[in-house]
Amino acid sequence: MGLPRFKRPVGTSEQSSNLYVANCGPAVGLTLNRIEAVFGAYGQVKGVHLADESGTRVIVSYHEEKSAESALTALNRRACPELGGRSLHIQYSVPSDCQVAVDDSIEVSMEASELDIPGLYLIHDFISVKEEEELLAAVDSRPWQKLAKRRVQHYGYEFHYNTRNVNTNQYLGELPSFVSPIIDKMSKFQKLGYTETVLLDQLTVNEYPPGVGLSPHIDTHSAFEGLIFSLSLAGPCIMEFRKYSTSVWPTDPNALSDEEAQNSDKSSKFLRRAIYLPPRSILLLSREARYAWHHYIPHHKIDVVNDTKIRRASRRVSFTLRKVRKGPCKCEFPEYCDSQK
Ligand SMILES: O=C(O)CCC(=O)C(=O)O
Ligand SMILES: [Fe+2]
Repeated sequence: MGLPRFKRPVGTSEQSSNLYVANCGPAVGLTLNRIEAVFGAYGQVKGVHLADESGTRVIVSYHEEKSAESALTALNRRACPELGGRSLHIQYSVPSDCQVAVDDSIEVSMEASELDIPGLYLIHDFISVKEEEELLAAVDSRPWQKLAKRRVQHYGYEFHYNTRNVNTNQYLGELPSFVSPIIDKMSKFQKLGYTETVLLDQLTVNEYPPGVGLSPHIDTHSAFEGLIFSLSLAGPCIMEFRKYSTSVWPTDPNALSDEEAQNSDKSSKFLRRAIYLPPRSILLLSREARYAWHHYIPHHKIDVVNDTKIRRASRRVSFTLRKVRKGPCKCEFPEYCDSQK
């Protein structure tokens, strides 16, 4: 169950540091990270989250009221080139006095094949308990970078969260030798019919405390090639996949009237699937799973997996292995592709 912390104000609203932004969100092709980067130009953003399940309305929270005011003045009802030319409908938002329970329960599969998402693979027990301990010891002996809610390490290339991209001119060097046991086992994917060989050159290590997840996102197409591996260590979580219908993305981004923008959740739909990721399993996102589906780790302390409550461990550590892209993405999913917009 999720509890929205802010709501859309009714009538004229008081100034606040939180903005309710309509005609904006993953259902219209704008990831939360991209929205954060644009709103970040007006002050330090505390967070961006979905205002409701429509995927077309978000709450942007600033640390300071004056940042919200500057963003509202600059961006409200003006075509915003950094957001695909969309015209946003912005109001101040107010904290929700009643805690509205949103039912976000979803059936959780143990096997990737049950999700029916082309290009999604999960291998259980990809590494041994001993290898898991060694990988954790290796990253714990290296410096962590603190983000607001979790810690990260980057190897090969640094991933920049403000732009959701890497700087290809800033190569940090080869991946550390502790990843070799993972790379050596990549042939296990060949048994799944995956014959492509990949030279992975970027690793992001994430450490999530209990209750911390990751907002829905598609890894930027122009940043990384088509295979994204994620190895889970230390604790489990569920990962949700969402495919937003592109039929609600207007060809003319400014074509939505006020009423349509307010009501667009009625026409906006997304497919939802979820998978359980146990420690030592590895997930591969490729093809449609990598390019067209958002992936999301709910901010849960307890996941409900087919009527069983599974508590998140004291931490989950993931190794995300990718290959940095050096030219534009030419995928078959242009509607989700930043290189082809
Ligand atoms: O923690 C994970 O398994 C996924 C991480 C992820 O999606 C990312 O870093 O883009
Ligand atoms: Fe990701």
